[in-house]
Amino acid sequence: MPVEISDCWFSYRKRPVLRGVNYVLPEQRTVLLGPNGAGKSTLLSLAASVRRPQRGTISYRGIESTDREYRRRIAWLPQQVTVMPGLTAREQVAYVGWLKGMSKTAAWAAAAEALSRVELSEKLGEKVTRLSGGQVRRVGVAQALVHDAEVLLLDEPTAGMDPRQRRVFRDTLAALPAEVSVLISTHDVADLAEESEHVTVLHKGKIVYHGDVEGFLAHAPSDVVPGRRAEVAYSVLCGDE
Ligand SMILES: Nc1ncnc2c1ncn2[C@@H]1O[C@H](COP(=O)(O)OP(=O)(O)OP(=O)(O)O)[C@@H](O)[C@H]1O
Repeated sequence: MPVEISDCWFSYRKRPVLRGVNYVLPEQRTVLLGPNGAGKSTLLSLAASVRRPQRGTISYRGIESTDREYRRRIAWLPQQVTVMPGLTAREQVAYVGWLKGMSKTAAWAAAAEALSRVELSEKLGEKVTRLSGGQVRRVGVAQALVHDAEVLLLDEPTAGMDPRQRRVFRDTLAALPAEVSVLISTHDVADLAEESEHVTVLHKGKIVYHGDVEGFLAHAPSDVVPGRRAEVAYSVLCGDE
């Protein structure tokens, strides 16, 4: 059983954001859709064990999210990647690998490899504070790849990336071992919904759809042209937000 979220509630200053979410993240790729403020980043941060639910439980293959081992199996790309002043791209990625339990030597080698997968080999020795927004995003993706996690939780991974880098990112995902589960939060409804196996839609703190891509697209009326089905299906599920 992959990541399992059971009856999770989360509020910021008593304002509920997640309201009794029950969710089992399937294997392969899933896109997480939802309007601004739906609670996607909050849900990902809970699944990454960065935040704790006020009620409910989260586990991965029977390992509770409060367990250190849980964090080693899961990788998270936050919506905002923190740049660590003074560190080079390779040092920052290696540091994350080390935090996830790799030896210093293994993390150092894996950091170079992860940065080459996001086409940043020529920036290994560059200070992260000198990188562009899109390059920092790619450093974040490298951080998520560095320790060969079994589950990748990616919060708007392609935001700020140019079209070529979006393609590289998709190729990188496609090349992951089949047993790795990936959950990708995105607003690119038309793009990713048709390139993943599963779709989850979160609206006002509740999951309003979870299933395969065909089932998601079936929410659009049958006379909608194929190129617009994803967009229309999304509007049907979330209103015009
Ligand atoms: N640190 C915080 N303190 C208080 N409220 C917060 C905090 N983070 C998020 N919120 C609120 O919680 C709600 C859900 O936010 P969240 O970032 O999880 O949504 P989202 O679906 O990821 O949105 P977006 O698509 O805009 O990134 C929003 O109303 C937001 O204002």
